[in-house]
This record gives sequence, structure tokens and C-alpha cells, in this order.
Amino acid sequence: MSAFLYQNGSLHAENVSLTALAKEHGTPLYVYSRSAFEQAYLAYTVALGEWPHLVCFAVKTNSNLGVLNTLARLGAGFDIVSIGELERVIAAGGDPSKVVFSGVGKQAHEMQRALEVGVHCFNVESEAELERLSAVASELGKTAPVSLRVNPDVDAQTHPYISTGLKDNKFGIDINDAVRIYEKAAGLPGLNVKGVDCHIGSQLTEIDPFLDALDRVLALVDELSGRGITIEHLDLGGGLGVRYQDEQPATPAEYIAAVKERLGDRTFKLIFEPGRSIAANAGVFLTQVEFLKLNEHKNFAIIDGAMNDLIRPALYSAWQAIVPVSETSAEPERTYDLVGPVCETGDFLGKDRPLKIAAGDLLAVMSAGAYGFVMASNYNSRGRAAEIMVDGDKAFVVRERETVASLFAGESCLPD
Ligand SMILES: Cc1ncc(COP(=O)(O)O)c(C=O)c1O
Ligand SMILES: N[C@@H](CCCC[NH3+])C(=O)O
Repeated sequence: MSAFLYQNGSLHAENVSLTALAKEHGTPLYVYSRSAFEQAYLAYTVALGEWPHLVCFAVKTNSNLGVLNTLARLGAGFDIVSIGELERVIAAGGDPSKVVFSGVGKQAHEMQRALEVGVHCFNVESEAELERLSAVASELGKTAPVSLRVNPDVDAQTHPYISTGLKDNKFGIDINDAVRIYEKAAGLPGLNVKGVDCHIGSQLTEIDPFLDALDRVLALVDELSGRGITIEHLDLGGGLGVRYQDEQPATPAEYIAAVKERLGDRTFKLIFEPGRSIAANAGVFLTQVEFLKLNEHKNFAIIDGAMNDLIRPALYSAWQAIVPVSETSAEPERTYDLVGPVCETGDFLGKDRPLKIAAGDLLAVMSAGAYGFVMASNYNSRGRAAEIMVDGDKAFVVRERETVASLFAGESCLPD
């Protein structure tokens, strides 16, 4: 059940009124539901049950410390792509030994820090990275646990910008080259081959592309085993989609059941790196209507939230539901483009939306818990929004609104 429902005609996050939050903290504002994060994470662990597993939340999706702490308390692992994300996980009480380190451009200092804290595995994305990791680990006198992220060349049937498992994408090692590089990894100092990793894209609504990729990965694992290289875990990445509009995505339970079936009597530990399917529907973005501009051909609602706060509509033409916080309105219904104050034609959060609204009304952009605040910028010197975590009838500020002064902290004019 959604954590964001109308109570007495007004949208609430769990038992907290969004109108009250906007009044207290201002807009634009991100609001999260703790129980929604928890339930979405538990959907994975419950489905995995007794099967040896690690569910590593993809930190890039929502790296707020309150969010990471909520998941860390449930025993979650984390998938990181930078040292900044690793430090966030540690600051939030996450266990570094449950961290997998992904990303195509890991720097030596990032590898060093990850080795120092003892991450679970490095998901290595190229031969050159493998050599660097071997050198860094040997220098430190440590052994780096590694998986190769293989690119299985399957079509994830998603938006081209968020597809990652095709030959044309920059991610991973060509699966046809993987045996050779695994043999090389097995012979390099400072490395311990642990697993195989694969992530084919994001917002996948069908299970078939995942299973196609899994079949190719299993063929690779069998071949490796024939050559004396034994794999302990399979990391199947993230990618499961959510319902933004009318999608009917598979549930984690359906997806995991299909994976288990495909594995047959193989008993590898399974690692998943879900992001969107845990976070998207655990958050909303609240914005206020500043002005209505009714033109002959087009009606605009100018809102105080913009592309710098939530870039998905501008970047991917992504559609997210936008609903009034108050259910009752005496206004006539009109069709609006919802546009922000940023000086870009692409600055919109929604187009052609039928709404009964007036200036001053609050709107909630739904499914904004994933790839929302984390992709926010200071474009047009706009401070980033505050983030609130609701827990039952309580609300906590888990990140304060950026002040104007903080926008140029660390900058300087030129000397005389
Ligand atoms: C390596 C890796 N793991 C996990 C994820 C999380 O994906 P999603 O949010 O689609 O679950 C991503 C993002 O696509 C990724 O690149
Ligand atoms: N930022 C993207 C997803 C990126 C996936 C990361 N590999 C989105 O909002 O849909």
C-alpha cells in the first residue's frame, strides 16, 4: 500500500500532512516515507528467504543519510560508485563489508580507501581497471575481492540513456572476452576472484531481459568452472522498474522466483543492487504554484520547483504523476504545462496535465524518491531543496535547505 494517501481531503506522508510540512519547511521539498523504504527493501529479502544473499541498495538512487541509515538498520548492503558514496554509507552506519563497488572509472585513491575499510567486492569493469586494482592492493599488502562486470549484450528494452548491457554501452567487459580476463585476474597478485556481476539497465518492466542476461552469465560461470575458476556469488545488479504511469513491472518476488528457478541446483550466493524499485515510490517532491499564465494556445502553471531540483522530465522526457495536495478545489479544470523558474525551455516537470489549481496551491510530484534529489544541481544559483523523512506521525529534517550563502562558499574573487 502506498505511504502517500489522502486523509480528510489532503495528501499525507504516512500520518503527516504534506500541507503542514510545506508550511513548516517551505517548498520545494522532498518528503520520504521510512516505512515505504523499509517495505520495498524487505520485498527483496523476504523473497530471497533462506537463499544466501546480499541486497545492496544502489546509493546513487538516493544517498541521503537518513535513507541509508533506515536501510542499514535492516542489515542492507550498499552498491557504490564513488568514494563519496562509500563515506556516506559509513557515516550512515552501513557495514563496509556489505558494500559492492561498481563504476567504470575507479581511481587509485578510491580503491585504497575501499580496501582499507574492507568492501565485500569490487565490480571491475575493464582490464585496465583490473591491473590498477592489482597494483593498488599489492602495494597495500591486501587482497581485493573481485567480480568482473560482464556486458552480456542484451537489449533491456528501456530508455537508451539508462540501458547499460549492450555492446554499444560503456559498461562492463564484453562477455566474449570474459574468460580470458578471468584467467588473467586469477594470475594477478593482490586479487581474489569471487564472483560475476552484470547490470543491464534501469526501469526494466519485463523479466525476460534479466533472464537472457542470466543465461549468458551462467554459461560463462560453467566455462570458468571447467577451467578451475570457481565463483562464489552472482551479482545480478539492479534495474527492476516501478510504476510511474501505467507500467506493470514485475515485483521483486516474481523476479527472484524466476531467477531461483533458472539457477536450478546451483547454490551461488545472490547479490542484487536495486535502487529505483526501493526508493522511487518512497518519496514525493512538493512544489507550490507561483503563478498561472493562461495564454491563447497554452496554459502554464509556474511552480517553485524546477529542472535543477528534479531533472528526469527534462533529461529523459520521464513522466511522473503530479497531483494536488488538497483534493478539493473550486477552480475550473484546465490543461497545464508545469514549468519552473529556470531559464531553459526544457525546464518542466510535467506537460499537458489536467488540473484544478490556483496560485498558492501545493502539488506533489509522485515517485520522486529515486534519482530525484541526488541529481539536483545549483543551476541558476538555486539552492537545493530540503529533505524530510516521515516516520509514522513524526517528521525529521534529514537534510536542510541549502542557503544562498552556501552556494558560493569556497569560491573567491581574483586577487588585486
Ligand atoms: C551498476 C548499477 N547497479 C545498480 C543500479 C541501480 O539500478 P536501478 O535503480 O534501476 O535498480 C545501477 C543504475 O542503473 C547501476 O548502474
Ligand atoms: N537517472 C536515471 C537512472 C540511471 C540509472 C543509473 N545507472 C533515471 O532517473 O531514470
